[in-house]
Formats: sequence, structure tokens, C-alpha cells
Amino acid sequence: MNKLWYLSQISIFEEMSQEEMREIDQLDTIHHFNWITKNTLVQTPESTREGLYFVKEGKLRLYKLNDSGKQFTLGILTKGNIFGELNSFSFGTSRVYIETLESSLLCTMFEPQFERLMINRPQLALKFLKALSDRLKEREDQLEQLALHGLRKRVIHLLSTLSEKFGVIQDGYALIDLPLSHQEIANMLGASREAVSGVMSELAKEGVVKTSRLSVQLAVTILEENIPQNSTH
Ligand SMILES: Nc1ncnc2c1ncn2[C@@H]1O[C@@H]2COP(=O)(O)O[C@H]2[C@H]1O
Repeated sequence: MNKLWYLSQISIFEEMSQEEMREIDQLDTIHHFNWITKNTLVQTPESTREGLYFVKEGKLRLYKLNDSGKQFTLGILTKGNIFGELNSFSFGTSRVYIETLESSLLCTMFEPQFERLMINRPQLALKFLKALSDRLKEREDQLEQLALHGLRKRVIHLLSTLSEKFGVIQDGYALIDLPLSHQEIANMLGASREAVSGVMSELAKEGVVKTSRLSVQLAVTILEENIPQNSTH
């Protein structure tokens, strides 16, 4: 397995010169690579952590559970994303569950080695900070949606965001490459499945979405449209 090639594919290592990458490779920073099969829980609030994880291939879902088993999906991690930094850098730890949505390749790096890399390469530290800031921005956006908008607008906003990240354009629709049941959309929005189903059938009648048992597609016109900020519909 060519570690250098794998490293160059991870977002924060992009744009580094071959020479820099070779240096990093010689430090033997990558602890190991692991293919994890679909629908595996790779992390629970109780699990022991090995360091930082980089998603090389695949998709993983992060979620929280309440006492009665209700799930709230925080987000989807995909190629290039990092997780495990809260525990690694003692920022505390988030009590999240992380499960693979498809077969995924993860690579692990021990925290002291990653820290040393950042000290020696400030541009890597900046990229790491940027990745954390992007996540913060996403959370702020999610909070705004929850606090200020009605369910219809939140569903459209969620599908637009997912289309931008995971969409494949086909015949005027963005096919979202994720397993998205109405229940899962409800989990992402903190809403009930029944309410989401109501909104989805309304949107399907209007031609805004096309759904089947296996896929959800959003009309490209809606994806491109700038939804008015003050609409609470
Ligand atoms: N809201 C979130 N969005 C994206 N990633 C998160 C979020 N909350 C936690 N994580 C990641 O999930 C990881 C779980 O382990 P840690 O708490 O070490 O570090 C956490 C973060 O890397």
C-alpha cells in the first residue's frame, strides 16, 4: 500500500510538495489503514480511541441518542474528513456514535505524531484549523435553520446542502448519493417522521423532489435558487 499517495488524498495534506510528503511519510506518522464494512459502529461514547481518524473512502454517519433511543444525526463524514480530534487534543469528547453507511477506508494517526507534524509544519496546522472552522460554520447554519425556519424550508435547505456535497446531476435533478429514508431526514432535522413525510409528499407533488424507495432527488432549479432568508414558509 502506497502511504504517500493515501496521505496526499487527505484534505489537510493536499497541496503539499512531493518532498514534504516524503518527509512526512518517513516520520511513519500513519498508524494503520483499515477497511470497515458497511453498517459498522466504529465509535460509541464508551469506545477507546486510538488517535485521529482520516476518512479515505466511504461515508459515515455521526449521531447522538437520547434515553428513549431517538437519534439526532449531526452530520455525514466523507472522503477527506477528520474525526477524533476532540478526544485526542483533550478538548473534551463529544458523546457521539459513528457508523459506516458504506464500506469505508479509515486511516489512524496517533495524536503526539500529528501534534509534532503541526508544530513542524504550520501550514498543516492552519489547514486543520480551517477544517474545524468549516465544521463550526456548518453547526451554526444547522442551529439557525432549527431556530428560525419552518419544516418545509429546513427540508429544502437540508436537501440542497446534501446535493451540493453528494449530488449527481441527472435530467434536471440532483440525485443524492446517500441512504435517505424519511426517518433519516427527520433524524437530521430533529423532526418527526410523519411531519417530514407530509412535507416530502407536498414537494413531490410540486416536482421539487423525486423520491423512490432507494433515492431522493432534488430539482436543480431549487438547488440553484437562492431561498429568501426571511421566508419561514
Ligand atoms: N457536530 C459534529 N460535526 C462533525 N464532527 C463531529 C461533530 N461532533 C463531533 N464530531 C467528531 O466526532 C468525533 C467523536 O470523537 P471525538 O469526540 O474525539 O471527536 C469528535 C469529532 O471529531
